[in-house]
Amino acid sequence: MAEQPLLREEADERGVLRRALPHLRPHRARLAVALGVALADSAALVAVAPLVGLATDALLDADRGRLVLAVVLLAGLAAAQLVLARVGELLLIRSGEEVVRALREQAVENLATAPLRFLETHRGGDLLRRATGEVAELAAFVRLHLRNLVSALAVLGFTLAVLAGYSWPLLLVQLVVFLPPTLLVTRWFQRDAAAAFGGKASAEATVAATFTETLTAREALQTSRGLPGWTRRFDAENRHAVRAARRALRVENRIDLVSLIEGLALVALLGAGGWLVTRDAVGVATVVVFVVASRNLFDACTDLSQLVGEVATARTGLARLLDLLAATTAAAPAADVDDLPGRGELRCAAVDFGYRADGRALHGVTLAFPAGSRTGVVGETGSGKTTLAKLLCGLYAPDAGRVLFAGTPLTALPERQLRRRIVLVPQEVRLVTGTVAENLALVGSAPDRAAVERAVAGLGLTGWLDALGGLDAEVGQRGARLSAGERQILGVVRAVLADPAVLVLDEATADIDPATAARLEHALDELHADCTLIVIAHRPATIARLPRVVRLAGGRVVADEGSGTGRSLREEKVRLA
Ligand SMILES: Nc1ncnc2c1ncn2[C@@H]1O[C@H](COP(=O)(O)OP(=O)(O)OP(=O)(O)O)[C@@H](O)[C@H]1O
Repeated sequence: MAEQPLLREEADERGVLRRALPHLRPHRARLAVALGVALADSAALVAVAPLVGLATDALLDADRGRLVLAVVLLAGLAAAQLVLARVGELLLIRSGEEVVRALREQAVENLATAPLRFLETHRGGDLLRRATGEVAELAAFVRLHLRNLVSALAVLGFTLAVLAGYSWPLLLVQLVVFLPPTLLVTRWFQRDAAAAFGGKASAEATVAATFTETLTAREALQTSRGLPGWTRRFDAENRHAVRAARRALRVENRIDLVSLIEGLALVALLGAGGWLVTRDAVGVATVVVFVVASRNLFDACTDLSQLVGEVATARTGLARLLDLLAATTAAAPAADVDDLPGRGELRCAAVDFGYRADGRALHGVTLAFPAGSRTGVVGETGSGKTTLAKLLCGLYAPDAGRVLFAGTPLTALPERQLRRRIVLVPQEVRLVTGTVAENLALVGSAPDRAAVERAVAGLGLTGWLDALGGLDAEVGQRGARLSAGERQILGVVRAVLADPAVLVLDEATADIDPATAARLEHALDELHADCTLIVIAHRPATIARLPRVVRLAGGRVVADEGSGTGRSLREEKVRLA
């Protein structure tokens, strides 16, 4: 059995940004502008402190000219920052959402074309969560937190650079007094935050659920005199909810300690600054710059500490999504598909295939289906007919041997080229929620209404479709309003609209009444004179109209009767399992 890469539950978070780079590349111009504006906004914010320092110096020197200049610059800075902040936020959100949208589209496209084996080896829920939940979380991060993250990092970096330029010793004092205790408090808060807030939410949800049940079970509680016991249960849950809320409040209060640390850092700054001023090591304006800039420093650190959890969640989501994209991105096909003919022979040569390592569903199957031939495939239940159909359509790759269309291995064909040439109609036709027309339009050629009507008429189904309610009839949720046979008819019409070189029908008319099925099969025969038809069926009448019949048993070809190229109905009665 061919190895199928399995997605790990724990995403590989190493180098996640590097792995995301190829997905950012197409948006680099927009991202660069957005980042540039965001950085300019942060620079404007940080520049306030040095300008206040300039004003302080001017005041101390009684220099009116410099004071006016500083004030004018400060006013200009405030106005510029107002605009930059708004524009920066908009640009960053817009370009971030562009990236997320592209990732979402790629995830959906990759999943739609992922090898069947990949889909079968993963739980649908996990794939769905990666393609929708993780993307939604990334989108929320971009909308709510990305701008704060960029701005906090930039303000922190710029402020440290500016303050280092003014006085190293003062900066050191500030960092030593502020950073270590702030980090400790933040960790203390984060250690218990998830449990405390999660516990509060779940206790409140329990109270709400019991309360709702009280209303619905009111009569039963009164008549069975169960109210006292029910009230005791409600009281207990209520007390638990109050305890959980108090715990959450206590944990929340921990973060307030950061304000105390900020105050202490400011006191230390003033003390050290005053001492340095008396020793003429720094000027008064430098201390003022530090006092003003410390606000930026504290805010940036607080923002970053609050964003740690969000960044971790977004990082994990991004890594899980990238894992999915990496596992489902097809390797570049080797074949030069430009000169691949529209019609051609489909051939499988010495094909082995197994679903599990310990058993084979197909053994050394060699068959050729010339262009325009008609072949029936029969065999007992479990003999490998559906498996062969899926291999002939390239849904599975053989473990050994090859399946070729016009001499090119299917594994070397790009997905689109393959689907344009070979189409499978399975017994269970999948429809999407919407109208008949919307379902029939789900083929590569995107046929217009007239083309759809022509195909329906060509198959002799106009009356049937009118009875169904016409092309605008709603099929219900995933086709639930239609019978299995009606869904099959739509599946066949859709396949005809795709106009493939090879049409594989796997029990595709089994649920249709015999008269309609016979009409449809006859019409299919007439419509697609140059289309290779491979029909898997148990119904004798379906097989009896085909000039060639291949029989499978235990995954091997045990009989191959007829040429497949004749146009007359098969006279001889086919022996069926
Ligand atoms: N997804 C799968 N995973 C594991 N084994 C499978 C899977 N699909 C089919 N098999 C096994 O492969 C063998 C061939 O199955 P296949 O569906 O090709 O038979 P079939 O001839 O089409 O049967 P039927 O006439 O009932 O449709 C069977 O033994 C079946 O149990």
